[in-house]
Amino acid sequence: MKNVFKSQLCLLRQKMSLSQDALAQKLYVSRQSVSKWEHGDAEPDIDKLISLAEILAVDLNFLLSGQQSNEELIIRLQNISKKFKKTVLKDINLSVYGRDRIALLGANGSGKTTIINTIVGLVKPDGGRVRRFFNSSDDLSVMSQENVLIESLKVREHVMLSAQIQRQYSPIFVTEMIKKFNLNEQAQVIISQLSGGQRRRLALLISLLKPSKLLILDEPTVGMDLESIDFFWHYLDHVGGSVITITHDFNQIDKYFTRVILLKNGVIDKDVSVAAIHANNQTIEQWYRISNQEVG
Ligand SMILES: Nc1ncnc2c1ncn2[C@@H]1O[C@H](COP(=O)(O)OP(=O)(O)OP(=O)(O)O)[C@@H](O)[C@H]1O
Repeated sequence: MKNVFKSQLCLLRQKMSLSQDALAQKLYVSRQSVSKWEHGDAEPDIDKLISLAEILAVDLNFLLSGQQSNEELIIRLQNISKKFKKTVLKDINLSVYGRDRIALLGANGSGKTTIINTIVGLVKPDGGRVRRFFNSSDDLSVMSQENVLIESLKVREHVMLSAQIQRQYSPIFVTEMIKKFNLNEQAQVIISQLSGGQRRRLALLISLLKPSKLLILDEPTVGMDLESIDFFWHYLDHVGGSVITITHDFNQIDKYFTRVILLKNGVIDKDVSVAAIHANNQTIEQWYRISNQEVG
């Protein structure tokens, strides 16, 4: 809890373009106190926590845990069907809640990207209903498989531009994110000159600039080196909201996800909590290999 609080505080403060000094003045405490909270060396008392939540315009639970309410329904897919040349989705029913960390699994061509595109609104289903309980322009972040980067911009220029579009203006926050995503040395490099892994890190950084109720990632870590992969999943663990990811990064699902969904023959064949799989003494990879071989 403490670890999440210190990073939340730092992130939210920077997003509001507040220096430690400015925040300290608003709270009638010393700058050193704020610095200690952000380093995890001390914690504010409850009165200061409540004031902090007010100043940072978030609810207390989000400030402390980085988590939205578990029970908040984010999206519901009801009886979704979709046919291209052949039927891809037959009858998809899926509800996603506030803190779900969902790994969407299935063989190549099983329809994972089609489900995601249906959620985002890029694919119109032939049948069924999509009910979104969030504001698509403010509460949804997507990082698709294709890179949608502007090749002629420099890294920092692109991040600043995206931050402005997403109304996260703070230059301090932008600098911090570029550092965190290990792109400091490339800040002034033109995007067309980046390596595949660097482009991936940049695309992820951009999709994480604003807090969202639903974050959608399609194979986010493909082409990244191991260090970046570890950093990314760890970082994502501290981000609020629900996440749906297409990934076959099984070790990371074991560590950071709450729910796995297996798509087979156009339907959701399995929708299971990671905890239940672990309670059955299986890793996600073992579970997936067995489940994916079963006749659907
Ligand atoms: N726009 C489209 N037009 C025609 N066919 C499509 C379209 N989008 C997807 N398909 C087909 O639908 C099927 C499912 O594709 P989809 O990309 O959703 O699968 P996937 O599970 O994400 O696959 P992969 O793991 O290979 O990325 C495939 O047979 C694909 O060729």
